[in-house]
Amino acid sequence: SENLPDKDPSMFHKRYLKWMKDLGEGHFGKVTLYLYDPANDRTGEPVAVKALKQEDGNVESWMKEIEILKSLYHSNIVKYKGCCTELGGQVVQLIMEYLPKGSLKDYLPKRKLSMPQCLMFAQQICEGMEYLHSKRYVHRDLAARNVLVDSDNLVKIGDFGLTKYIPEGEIYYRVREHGDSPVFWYAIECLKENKFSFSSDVWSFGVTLYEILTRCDPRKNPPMEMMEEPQGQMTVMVLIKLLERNRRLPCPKDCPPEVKMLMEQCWAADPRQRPTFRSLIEKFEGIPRTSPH
Ligand SMILES: COc1ccc(-c2cccc3nc(Nc4ccc(N5CCN(C)CC5)cc4)nn23)cc1
Repeated sequence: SENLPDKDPSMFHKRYLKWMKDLGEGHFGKVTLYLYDPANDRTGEPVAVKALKQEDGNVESWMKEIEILKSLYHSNIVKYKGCCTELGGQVVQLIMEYLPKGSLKDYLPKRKLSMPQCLMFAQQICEGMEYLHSKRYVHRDLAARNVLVDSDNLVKIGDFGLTKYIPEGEIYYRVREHGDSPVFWYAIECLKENKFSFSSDVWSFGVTLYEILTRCDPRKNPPMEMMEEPQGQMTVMVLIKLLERNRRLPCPKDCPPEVKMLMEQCWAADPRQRPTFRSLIEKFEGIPRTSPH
């Protein structure tokens, strides 16, 4: 019958995965490029494989991450392809489509995109995030490093390592500790009270939009720009004080006024004042030439 285990396209056998190169370290996970080559003649397909990093990693949240990606179907979200079990089903690896152009951090500095192209990418990130929020998931780690480039006209959100479900009727997801957190992408209420919400994702989108507009220039990256003295030691407390004094990332010079306004609304101190991804999509649609034909 067609449903024999090895006819299940979402079952990948470890023995046919040929290591190619490391792609990056996400949260509690490492992503690697493999060639899945069952015919053993190098005619196989490249796949991105995410594995739990530490042996003592939290297996329960790892299985949850796999379930979340498996349930998402959207053109601006990286495709789940399947799983690969190891050690008799103990360790599970997540198999995804491979996007050869890497993340925005790899792509933007090389490709000097026009403003309309940058805004088209920003709008696509909003489309993916609106879909994620419609399923009541909060991403909690939206940043240029986690947005992958499929082509000059398509980007996809590529890592869901910190994504959490917000139950109906609740607004926040509270974390116990920060761990190695991307504090410069965190909304002020996340830094002060560990409160994550759909609105805190919108703040992180604002920082991601800033990264797009600066073409991920390492000299202008958020940590550098938020420092007062470049060599200064930025602590979470110093960052909170700066944000409370309404210090924000500087808007790049070639940024259209309506984009500057939209970005600053994402960084409103009061989460309720921030736009939703639905309203951000409408704002981008209203800007002439955001989707070059
Ligand atoms: C946070 O780290 C990652 C790394 C990879 C992924 C991921 C998930 C699902 C699919 C997928 N496709 C690619 N492609 C890719 C291609 C090239 C690179 N390089 C990174 C290092 N550069 C020096 C060269 C390009 C990285 C990722 N990465 N990727 C997600 C998060």
